[in-house]
This record gives sequence, structure tokens and C-alpha cells, in this order.
Amino acid sequence: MSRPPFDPAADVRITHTVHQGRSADHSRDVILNHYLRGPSVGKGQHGTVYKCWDLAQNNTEVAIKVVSRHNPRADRLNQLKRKRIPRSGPHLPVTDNLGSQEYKIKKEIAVMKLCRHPHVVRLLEVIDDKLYQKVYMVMEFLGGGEIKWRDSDSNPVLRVDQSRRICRDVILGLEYLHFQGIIHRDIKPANLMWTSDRRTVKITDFGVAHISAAQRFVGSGGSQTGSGAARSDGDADLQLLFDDSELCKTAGTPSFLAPEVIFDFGTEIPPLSSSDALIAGDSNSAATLQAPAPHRPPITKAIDVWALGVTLYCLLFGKTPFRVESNHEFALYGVICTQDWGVEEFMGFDSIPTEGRQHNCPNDRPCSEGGEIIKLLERLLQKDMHKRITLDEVKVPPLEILCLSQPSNLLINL
Ligand SMILES: Nc1ncnc2c1ncn2[C@@H]1O[C@H](COP(=O)(O)OP(=O)(O)OP(=O)(O)O)[C@@H](O)[C@H]1O
Repeated sequence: MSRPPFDPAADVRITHTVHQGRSADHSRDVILNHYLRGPSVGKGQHGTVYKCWDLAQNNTEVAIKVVSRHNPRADRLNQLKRKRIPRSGPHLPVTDNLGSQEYKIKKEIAVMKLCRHPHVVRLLEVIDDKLYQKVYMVMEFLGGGEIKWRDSDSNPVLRVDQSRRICRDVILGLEYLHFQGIIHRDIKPANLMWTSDRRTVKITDFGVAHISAAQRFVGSGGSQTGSGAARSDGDADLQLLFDDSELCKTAGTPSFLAPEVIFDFGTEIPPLSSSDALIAGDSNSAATLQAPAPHRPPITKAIDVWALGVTLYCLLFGKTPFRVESNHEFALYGVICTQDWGVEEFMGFDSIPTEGRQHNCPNDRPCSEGGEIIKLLERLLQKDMHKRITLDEVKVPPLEILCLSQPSNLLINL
């Protein structure tokens, strides 16, 4: 078997013994095994994340996500949702049951255990507290926080070169995930975090990620569907945990969902109120609407490429490309599936001219910087997943607008 072109998967310690105590000094801080617990740095749907220090490793900073193995409230809600949502009919349920809390944690850990890459948050240890039914996920600490991309008036706060650099890091991380058969399913700025020195961006939050046996080890180019096969016992275990039919379920964040995920909303568009008309479109928008394909396209890693396009748009313009004025999710899905996106006159905090949509520069002559980026966006935000650019293609000149071949050298000061 040829060696994968990336580092081998991380060695993640699995610990079943748990000692919890208080530090001997006045602070009486909580100590869990050899980790000193600091302040909470975030709360997700399923757990709380704390900044901690690894006392056995020179007080290295780590982040520990604490999750309850069982979350009766979430499990009950899941059951209720399953009962209330009609199984037949033209639309997929918006909030599919992705399984019990325990199943979710198992999947998140299985995904993170496969990963060891400079642009993917690293899982270091899992502490399994059977007595108190808690799981502690010890990760590298990302002290720079989430990417901030807009101000309170939805104006961009990042320069174009900064946005390019962020996307470059995400592409390298995604390329690695996709090679492993991992589809992240929730790429968006909130799941991209800075290291403390703000030099590197890492992909985080594998809460809805999926490992597709069919798409494992097939590279990111060529066919987006792939045909990988299980290679080891470990792979066979992953196949048991991850069922590819789950990929059809709607998971992720509405504004970032690819048209193929919400395909049914493009075939039968819910009525839009006049206020829900596309508000992203402007005089520069290319008005051609793409008719949905007659059959549901497969759900592949191309959904992450679409979400990357939405993310790049957000960083450049301070807003999402598809928007409806009401908070109506179905209306938004209709717009994503059937409407085109528009661009403003300038992009980024440094106001680089976009020069509108549809740049037709000859292949031997590059467009302006803004023009090249819009060309890239056109190919990332391609509604037909078969025509959407692959990550391999993004790296080929002249599209190599994100300087993927160059070492990262841009320090972001925010
Ligand atoms: N490795 C990390 N280092 C520093 N802060 C982190 C790290 N991981 C998560 N956080 C912070 O903790 C917050 C909660 O993260 P978490 O993954 O639990 O929740 P989430 O992103 O809302 O996902 P979910 O919906 O799956 O619970 C994040 O928004 C982030 O601010």
C-alpha cells in the first residue's frame, strides 16, 4: 500500500482513569488528571470548552471540551423532531436526527482521531469518565479565537490579502480531510480558528463531520464522487459507525448549505414573499438561473468546496452571498438553489475593485486581483456539483490566486 502523502494519523491517548481534585494553592482550581482547568472559552450545543494547562507538559495550553455521554434533553428533542417531521413529501427534514448524543460523540472522536495536519485542530487525548458519564476531549488550544469577518454594519473587516491567506489555510486543511474521506459538512468562518500568534488558521468543530468509505483515499481531483474501499480493520469499524446514506440528511448551517444538500427546495420552491426576493443581487449580477438537475446529485466532498466559496464571499464582502429578509429557512434554501449571487463594487476592508461578475480575460493574461478572485468564486459557487471546481484545480495557475504554493508568511493583526 502506498504511503499517504500526509503525516500518519495522530496518536490519541484514550484514558479511562479519572482523578478530579483541587489545586493545593489558595485558588483551589479544579485539576482533572494532569490538567489544570482554567476559564470557559466557549459553549457549544453539546458541551463546554475550557482553557486548561497540561501540568505534565510544561504547562502547555490545551482546550478541553466536556460533554455528557447522555444528554436526555437533546435525545428527547431528537425523538420529538423525528415524530413531528413528515417522512414523506417533497422536502427533507430540516433538522434530521443525527443519532443520540453518545453516537455523535463517538463519531466526532473517530473523525478527529484520523487527523494530524497543521490546518486541522488536533485531538490529543480522550478521557472517558464512565462513572460520571462524561467525556473530556483534550485538544490543542487555539488562542486566537474564531475568525472575525464583519463589523456590526456587515462591512468586511479583513483585507483581501488576509482573506486569501485564510482561504489558503482552509484549502490545505480541507484537502487533507478529503483525502481521508472526511467531509466536514459545516465549513464556515465560526469553525475556523486562529492559533494564538494569529499566523495560522485551523479547521475545527467536527460535530457533524462524516467519514465516507467510498471517498477515502481517492484524492480531491477528478471525479467528486470517488470509489475508495475499506483498507483495514479500522476502516471496517469506521464503515459501521458512518453510513453514507446519512449524507442525504440536512446537517450544517443553512446559509452555507450546498444546493445538492437542499436539492428538494430547488425543485419545488416555496412561495417567496416580496421581501424575500434575493437581496444580494445587484446590477452586476449575472441573471442566468440554473435549472436544477432532474435527479438528486450525490452528496460528496464538493459540499465543503461550496461552503468554502460561501466562506470566502463572507470574508470579502461581510455578508453571505444568498440572503432573504425574513428568517425563513425554506425561503433561503429556495434562493440558494435557484438564484444567482451578486457582488458589490469593492471587496475587502481595503476596497479592492471587483469589476463585476463574468470576467472574460484571455487565459494568457491574468485579470486584476479582484477579477481573479471573482473568477474563483464563480467556480466555487457553481450550483451544479459536477461542474464545481475541485481543490486540486484551485491549486493550478492561473487560479492559484491564493498563493497555495508559497509558505504562509502573512501575520494577521486584528
Ligand atoms: N481547540 C479550541 N481552542 C480554543 N477554543 C475552542 C477550541 N474548540 C472550541 N473552542 C471554543 O469553544 C466554542 C464551543 O466549541 P464547540 O465545538 O463545543 O461548539 P460548537 O462549535 O458550537 O459546536 P457544536 O454545535 O458541535 O457543539 C467554540 O465556538 C470556540 O470559541
